[in-house]
Amino acid sequence: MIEVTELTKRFGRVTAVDGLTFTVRPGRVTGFLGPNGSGKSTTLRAILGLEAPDRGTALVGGLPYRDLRHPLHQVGALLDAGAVHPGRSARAHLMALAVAGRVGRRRVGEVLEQVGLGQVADQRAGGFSLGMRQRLGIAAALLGDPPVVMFDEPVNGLDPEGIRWVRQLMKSLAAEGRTVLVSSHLMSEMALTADHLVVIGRGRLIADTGVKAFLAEHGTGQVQVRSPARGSLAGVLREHGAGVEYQGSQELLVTGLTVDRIGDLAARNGLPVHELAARQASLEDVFMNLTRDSVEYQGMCDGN
Ligand SMILES: Nc1ncnc2c1ncn2[C@@H]1O[C@H](COP(=O)(O)OP(=O)(O)OP(=O)(O)O)[C@@H](O)[C@H]1O
Repeated sequence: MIEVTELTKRFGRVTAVDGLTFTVRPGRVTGFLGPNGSGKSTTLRAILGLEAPDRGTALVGGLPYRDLRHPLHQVGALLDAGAVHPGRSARAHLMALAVAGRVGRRRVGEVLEQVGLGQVADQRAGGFSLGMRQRLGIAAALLGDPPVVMFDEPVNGLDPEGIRWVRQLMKSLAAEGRTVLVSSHLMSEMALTADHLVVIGRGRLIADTGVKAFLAEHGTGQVQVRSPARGSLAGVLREHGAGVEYQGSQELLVTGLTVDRIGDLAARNGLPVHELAARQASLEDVFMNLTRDSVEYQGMCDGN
C-alpha cells in the first residue's frame, strides 16, 4: 500500500505538488494520470525518498522510504529508463543493483527472462533501443520481488507488442496481490490498463475513482461520423437533440446521442454512413471540463 497525505513540494515559485492525498491499494492497477507537468514524477520521486516534501508524507507499507530496511524488497520503481551506464551489459547492471540491494544473484537471470531480455543480457545497454531500456528498467524494478511497484510512463517508446506486454505485466503483478501504480498522460492507455485512477492537475487531486466511473462521466461524450450525406444527416441528428459540428470534408462530431442511436437514425432515413465511432475525449478535453467546474472535483473523489 502507498499512502500519500497532504503532500506538497515546491521548486522555487512552482508548486509541483499541492496538498495531494491518495492511497494506492494492493491487488489492482492504479493509473496515476495527469497532463505533462502536473506533478506525477515529483510525487513518485517523493514516494521513493528522492524529493523531500515541503509538507505532508508519502509512505510505503506504512513507512517513509528512508526507513525501509530492505527497500528493493519492499518497493520497485521504473522512473527514468535512460539511467543505465551505457558501457555495462544488462546483466552487469542488474548484478550491481542486486549486490547493492542485497538481492540474491539468481534473481538477475529470472528477471531478465521475465522481461524478455534473456537473449541480449550480455550486450552493452548503450546499444539498446528505448523499448529494451524500458524492459531493463522494469527488470530492475522487479529485482527484489517487491509487493509495491511504481512505473513512470512505462509504455513510452515501446512498439505495439511491447505495449501489450507491459499492460499484461501490470495486470498480472496486480493479480498476484501487489500494489501497482502506473503513471501516464494518456487516458486511452489507462482505460486499457488500470482498474482505478488517481487523476491530478497542477499538483492537485482531481479524481480518485474507478476507471469505469471516470470514463462513464468523461470518456464517451462524442461520436465521429463520416457520411457523404452529412448535411442531411446533421439535420436529422439535430432534430433528435444532438449537438453537431462539421469536421473535414465529410465528417461530423456529434454529442448527445449514442453510436447506436445515430446508426439507427441514419438507417431509418436512408442516409449512408461510412464510419461511425465513439470518440474518447482526450485527457486535455477532460481536464478542460473538470477545471471549468471545481465542484465536480469533490464529487469524483470516492477515495476507494
Ligand atoms: N527539479 C526541479 N526543479 C524545478 N522545477 C521542477 C523540478 N522538477 C519538477 N519541476 C516542475 O514541477 C512541475 C511538475 O513536474 P513533474 O515532472 O512532477 O510533472 P509530471 O506530471 O511528471 O510531468 P511529465 O510527465 O512532463 O514529467 C513542473 O512545472 C516542473 O517544471
